[in-house]
Amino acid sequence: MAISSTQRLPVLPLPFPVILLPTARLTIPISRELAERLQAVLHDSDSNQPRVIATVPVPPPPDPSNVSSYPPPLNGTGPVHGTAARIVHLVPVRTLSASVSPHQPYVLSLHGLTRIRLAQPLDLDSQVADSLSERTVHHPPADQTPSRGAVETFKDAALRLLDRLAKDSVQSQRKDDWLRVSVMVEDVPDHRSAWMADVLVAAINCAYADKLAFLAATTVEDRLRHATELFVKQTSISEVSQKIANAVDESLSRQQKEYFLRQQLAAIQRELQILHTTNNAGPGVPSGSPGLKIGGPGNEVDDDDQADADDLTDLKKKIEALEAGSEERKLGVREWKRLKRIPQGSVESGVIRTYLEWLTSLPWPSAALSSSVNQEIIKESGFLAKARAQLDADHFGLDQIKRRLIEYLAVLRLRAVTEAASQVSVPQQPTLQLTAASAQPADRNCARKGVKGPILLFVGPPGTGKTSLGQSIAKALGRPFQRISLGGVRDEAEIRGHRRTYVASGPGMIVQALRKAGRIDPVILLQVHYEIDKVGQSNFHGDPAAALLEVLDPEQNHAFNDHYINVPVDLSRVLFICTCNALDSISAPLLDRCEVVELSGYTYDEKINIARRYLLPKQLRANGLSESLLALTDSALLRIVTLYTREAGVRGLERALSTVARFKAVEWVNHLDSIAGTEGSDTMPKGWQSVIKEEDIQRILGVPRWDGEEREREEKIGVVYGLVVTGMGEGGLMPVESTAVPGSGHLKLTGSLGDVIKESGEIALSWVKAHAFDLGITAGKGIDPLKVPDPIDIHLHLPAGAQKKDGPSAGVAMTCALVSLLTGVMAPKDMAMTGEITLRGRVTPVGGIRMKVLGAHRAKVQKIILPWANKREVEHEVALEIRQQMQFHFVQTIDEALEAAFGKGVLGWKREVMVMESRL
Ligand SMILES: Nc1ncnc2c1ncn2[C@@H]1O[C@H](COP(=O)(O)OP(=O)(O)OP(=O)(O)O)[C@@H](O)[C@H]1O
Repeated sequence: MAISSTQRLPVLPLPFPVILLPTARLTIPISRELAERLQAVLHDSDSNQPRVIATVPVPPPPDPSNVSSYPPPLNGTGPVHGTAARIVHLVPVRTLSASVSPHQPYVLSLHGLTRIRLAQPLDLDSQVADSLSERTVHHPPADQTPSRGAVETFKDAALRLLDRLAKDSVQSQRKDDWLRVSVMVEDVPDHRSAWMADVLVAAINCAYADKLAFLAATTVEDRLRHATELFVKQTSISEVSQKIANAVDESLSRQQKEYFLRQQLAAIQRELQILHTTNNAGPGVPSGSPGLKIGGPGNEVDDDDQADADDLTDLKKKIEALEAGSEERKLGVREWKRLKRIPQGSVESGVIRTYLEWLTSLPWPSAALSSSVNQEIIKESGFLAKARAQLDADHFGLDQIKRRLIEYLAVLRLRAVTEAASQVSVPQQPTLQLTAASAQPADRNCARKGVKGPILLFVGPPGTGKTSLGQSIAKALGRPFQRISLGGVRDEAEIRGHRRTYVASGPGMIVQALRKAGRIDPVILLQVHYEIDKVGQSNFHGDPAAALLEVLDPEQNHAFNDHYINVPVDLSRVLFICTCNALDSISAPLLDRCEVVELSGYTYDEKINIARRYLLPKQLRANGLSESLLALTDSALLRIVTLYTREAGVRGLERALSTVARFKAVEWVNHLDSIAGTEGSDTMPKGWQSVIKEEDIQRILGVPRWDGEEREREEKIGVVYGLVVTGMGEGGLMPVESTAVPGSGHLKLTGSLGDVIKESGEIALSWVKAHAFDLGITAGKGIDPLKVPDPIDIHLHLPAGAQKKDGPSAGVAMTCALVSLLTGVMAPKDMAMTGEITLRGRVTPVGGIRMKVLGAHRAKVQKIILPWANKREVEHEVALEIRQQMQFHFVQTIDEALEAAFGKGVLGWKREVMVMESRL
């Protein structure tokens, strides 16, 4: 049977929504008045006993619009259920903060003990007055053990709720707390389960009304049932809200997410932009006003900004000006968009801008090109005559070459005319009607077809006018002229450009030249120097020679691929002219694509003419003199040409003339100063020597460089002079020296000789050995002149030892040197020779005859021995005046060469042998 007890306790009404459940703790702020009454209560009570009061929650008056929000007080008048509570603290609030009300300066802390029931319902109207008035309260009977079923149902509901709460907890500490409580619930004995229900209900968040109803449940069964209902309800609320959260999450569709992300991205970009413009603009410029010009003209920071903005606008315009639908435009637009996305001032932005500047400043083919100026010039009726006049105006002599160039230009003109005709006829063919969209590429192809032609290759020694001929052609065609020197090019990228991934990348030489020219059809002169082909073969940086081939090949160059530009560049309209000093510097595939035009060098006469008509006037202009102030006699010019310069071209001559002009300029200035103020100083002053004579030259140019070279040439046993063409394409003399040393019949060859020239030496020696008796070297047939009478070695040397030499043309000279050595007969020092020999004693033709003859002439050689087969070349290519000044011996056999070299009958020839041989 339940035990109930009655007691008188001070009753503290708790205003809505405060409620204190048994086992729970409550801390609330209270008024000073209430605090004082509580202190009075505490004062009255037995100090050994904890002071207990009754707390009664007072629900708000029911809302007429929501009648179900709170259950009405059980007895229909006022609240009767409450909790007996121990006063834990009653303290004044010491620190005043915003959360502390001045009307409630005390804090009361209570610990809920047991349920109570008021004997009389609390009168709600007089509750303030009744505060802490003592009333009779009933304690419900002590806890009994509830039924097993009720306990299990309670535990199930409690565990489910705790599990849910643990799952929903974000903080791991809280999660752990809930799990620990679960363990306690599992372990709690049945008779303590009602107490556990109090603990749990006090701990969870649930509605005020539910807590009130739970407080009113006095029996244990009732409490468990109420708690179970409450837990189930809370669990389902939690589950439902979780489900809703998930559902909301899912319902945030991909587009919405994308939308949000885009919004965020845009916001980030805006922020970055503002940040950047703030940084760039400096403190004086409001952020968010990029490029806005404020302040006067002295505001350099803004000027820069403005210039930058203008540059960008220019760039954009240039991109827009690129032909619609073209590759270059597509790439330009793509890069422009990238540029806009990247923050300005970044490295990447600079790289893209540089690229776009290159891309837009290159000349690209357009449909309008077919009517461009050059096409018109070449189609004009007097074009060839004008071109000829241009070539004549710029160059002296070179008749054959000019004729060849005129032929070349005539072919170009014919092609241009034919091309124009075929283009006109295109629209008349119904099958070729094109839409506007596809017209562009077709036009480009069409324009490309007509301009293919052979590539001119000017070969000749330095200073012979190769470059200036190219310039004249460009002038005649009315096209810009560009020169590219390929000397020292080791890397393909120099021709083809570096990829943009490479630091400090840029386009190659060809694209650079095209940009400088500003048109797609310039004349480009490629100077292929001697070194290039030696190193131009494949190396680890790619093959420059292969890139060059692609540039020059008409089949490929309409879509030349520059690694930097990365859009096919049309080079098919470019007129390429190559120049080199010697043909052996050109690789075979390149040579195959070229049409060779040889410039071999000038005679003294030609040089004097060039000097008088072209070089001197040029130097006078360059040095601020006039013709009336400086003139050179023919003999003075000849002296310069012969003693101060010894070259195939005229570059050294031009330099010498420039020295003369400068010398005279100084004299002229001094002269003017000396007669300053005297009459006639503005016209030709008295006493001025304008003409430079032969004897003045040494005073101006110093000691002649080449004077005495002839005197140094020796007439010596075992020495003859051969003719060579140097790597620079110049002809000249080369001594072939031989000497006999004690030895065992060997031949020693020195002077950086190649295999072919070494073989020539061996052939020469074999021939001499074989004919030693006939030549009177040995006393009988079959005797080795290197063993009898004394064993000797022969040393053959070709100075200068550091220069590489090769080729078969020294055969005749080597034979003559050996014959001279072994017979003791000397060859005259004003004689030079060239020619390849065979073992049977034939003399076969060699190359570079004109250059060799001119070189010999410059070296003041009087007699020259040449292969018979080269006779026609000499007659056609060597100027008559030179031929008249020299004595030519054209030989078919070595015998004839020896006779020409040493004189008829000088050697001990056996006539019969010669007759026999000539029959061979
Ligand atoms: N026949 C000529 N008439 C007038 N001037 C000439 C003639 N030949 C050469 N020149 C002048 O000689 C100078 C050098 O000529 P250019 O530069 O064309 O030589 P190059 O053959 O190209 O030499 P390199 O092989 O070294 O490049 C130029 O001033 C050129 O005008």
